[in-house]
Amino acid sequence: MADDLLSAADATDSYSAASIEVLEGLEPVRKRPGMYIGGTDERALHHLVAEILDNSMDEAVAGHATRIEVELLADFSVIVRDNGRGIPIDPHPKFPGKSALEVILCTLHAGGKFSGDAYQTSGGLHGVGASVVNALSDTMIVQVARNKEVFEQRFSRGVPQGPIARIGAAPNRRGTTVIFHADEQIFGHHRFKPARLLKIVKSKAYLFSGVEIRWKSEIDDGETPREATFHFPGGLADYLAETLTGASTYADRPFSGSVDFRRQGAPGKVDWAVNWTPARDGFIQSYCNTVPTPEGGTHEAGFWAAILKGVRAYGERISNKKAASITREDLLTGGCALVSCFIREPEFVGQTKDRLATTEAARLVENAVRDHFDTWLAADTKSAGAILDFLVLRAEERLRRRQEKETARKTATRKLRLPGKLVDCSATNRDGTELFIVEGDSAGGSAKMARDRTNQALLPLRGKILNVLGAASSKMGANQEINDLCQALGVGIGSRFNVEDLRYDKIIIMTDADVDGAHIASLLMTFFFTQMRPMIDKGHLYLACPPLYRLTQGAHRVYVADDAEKERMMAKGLGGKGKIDVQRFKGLGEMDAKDLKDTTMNPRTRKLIRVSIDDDEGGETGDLVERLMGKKPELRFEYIQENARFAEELDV
Ligand SMILES: Nc1ncnc2c1ncn2[C@@H]1O[C@H](COP(=O)(O)OP(=O)(O)OP(=O)(O)O)[C@@H](O)[C@H]1O
Repeated sequence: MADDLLSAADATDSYSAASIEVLEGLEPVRKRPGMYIGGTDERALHHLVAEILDNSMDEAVAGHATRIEVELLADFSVIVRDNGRGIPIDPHPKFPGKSALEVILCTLHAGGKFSGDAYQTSGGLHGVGASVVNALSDTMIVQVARNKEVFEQRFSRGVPQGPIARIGAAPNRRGTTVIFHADEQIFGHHRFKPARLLKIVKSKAYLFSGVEIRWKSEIDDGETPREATFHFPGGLADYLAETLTGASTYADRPFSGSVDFRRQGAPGKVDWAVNWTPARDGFIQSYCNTVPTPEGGTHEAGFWAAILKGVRAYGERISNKKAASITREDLLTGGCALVSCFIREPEFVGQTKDRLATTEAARLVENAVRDHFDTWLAADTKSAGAILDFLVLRAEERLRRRQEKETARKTATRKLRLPGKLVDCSATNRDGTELFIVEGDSAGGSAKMARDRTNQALLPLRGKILNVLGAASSKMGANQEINDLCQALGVGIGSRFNVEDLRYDKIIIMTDADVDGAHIASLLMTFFFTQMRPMIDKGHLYLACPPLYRLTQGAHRVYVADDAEKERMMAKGLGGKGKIDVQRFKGLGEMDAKDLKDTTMNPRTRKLIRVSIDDDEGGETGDLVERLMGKKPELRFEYIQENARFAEELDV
């Protein structure tokens, strides 16, 4: 015993100041690249070019550069050159002996875009982009042409390979040239793809008509041009026209425009283009300060709000009553939109800036677009009429589909082949209905008594469902439990899944609070994640939280979820007299119906966890699922117990 204590003390001693690491310079970037560029995969690799190109774009948008060149070399190095002001090279006042360039390239959070003096609306804002690329490149060379001279400094993995040096004269040139080669130690076998780079380059040119971008590639992929020059005076309208080439559209010319707030004394600008087509699904691509925001954000919200209000108001003006039923969802079917805004100090989610969070942007964009849209609709009545008719049709279709679904639910129990063991609810409308997926028949027994039969249905699953992750889809289709599940849910799997077909509002996995239960829950979640992903994205999947213990002391009774809470309650007492009686529920089936109802099923007293997926890329969550479904059941259990990705929802 004493020995044990001693060794514990030793362990404590060795955990001292010496264990606390402080990562210096750019070390943190190399240690945790994912935190700075969202991973080390192909997407992250290409993001390196975007970071450097964004700096040149910021120079262009600020009015200091008109030309940018991007070149992919045979050894997969990338050159980005602009004719802007050139990164400052004079000694930095705060870092004696270092040039501003070295400080920028080797220090996180060094930049000229914090105050808004040197740049007004920049894509850059954290002062980390260039230094992150430097840290993750085995070679980086930066050349600056300023005051008729050219200076150069070389780096490797974020470390200067010598001081900045003058390397020649540049009587007619100015600007910055960055040449870098991504470090294989970080990105492994991933290589730049010409087509992907070209796409990034081209979209930048569309976003700012004041810049010309030249592209060159020494790598031939057989489809991407080796050289091209992009300059689009027509901006987003040109972009949209190109994207919709060959498709028939409802407006002859897209509704496009540009509002510059500088005239109203505030820095900022909104550009947009939208058209509707019956030929393809709708889409929206949005940008803020030329940075693409694939997950949308406030600027997109403002844009659709303006369009929706405009369409409804126009309908009212021409006495088309049906226009009032158009929703944002209808605008998106067949609506193809590009929205780009330039604002000061944008707030993004994450360093890779996938979503815009600036609240003000919603109002800015809505105001900018709204007036123009009204005028445009009034001026081009032919296009306006065609768009309105199309949208009204979409709305009617949507309403009809919903109605059909409601009738389908009503008759489903009789007409559809529903699995025999499904205990359905009596509600005819999907809204507010819940399907509990329970483990085994005995749990099903008490759950049947505990449920509210109007809106709570039950599907008992026998044993463990097939570990679908490793199964070929033919095997999956042949699995009885999975077939029953799909029939009860009213949906198909994989590409045949349509979230609209779901027969219930909430799908609740209710398994025992033990290792086996956790395993079944994670199998089910894996299945839903890989085969019915939109069900999770749309927030239909939940986990029930049954208790593990019931503690009774006289007339007082509480339920607790785990051992820790049990210990706490035991120490604290329940407020009654005498011994505390502890009952551990081995399974949900052991609980009487009243207990199960109070703790786990009754919306007024239960707790539910909504299953959601982090903002990370689908790919990473995919890896996580692979890992969890690996050999060790404990891991899966932890997943359920600790998963911080679950958004808690108290149903109280
Ligand atoms: N091509 C360039 N021309 C002129 N100045 C540049 C150029 N590239 C970088 N800079 C200067 O270097 C600073 C740091 O750039 P860096 O990419 O590290 O961060 P950022 O662009 O400020 O922000 P973010 O981390 O969001 O990209 C910029 O703020 C700018 O002052």
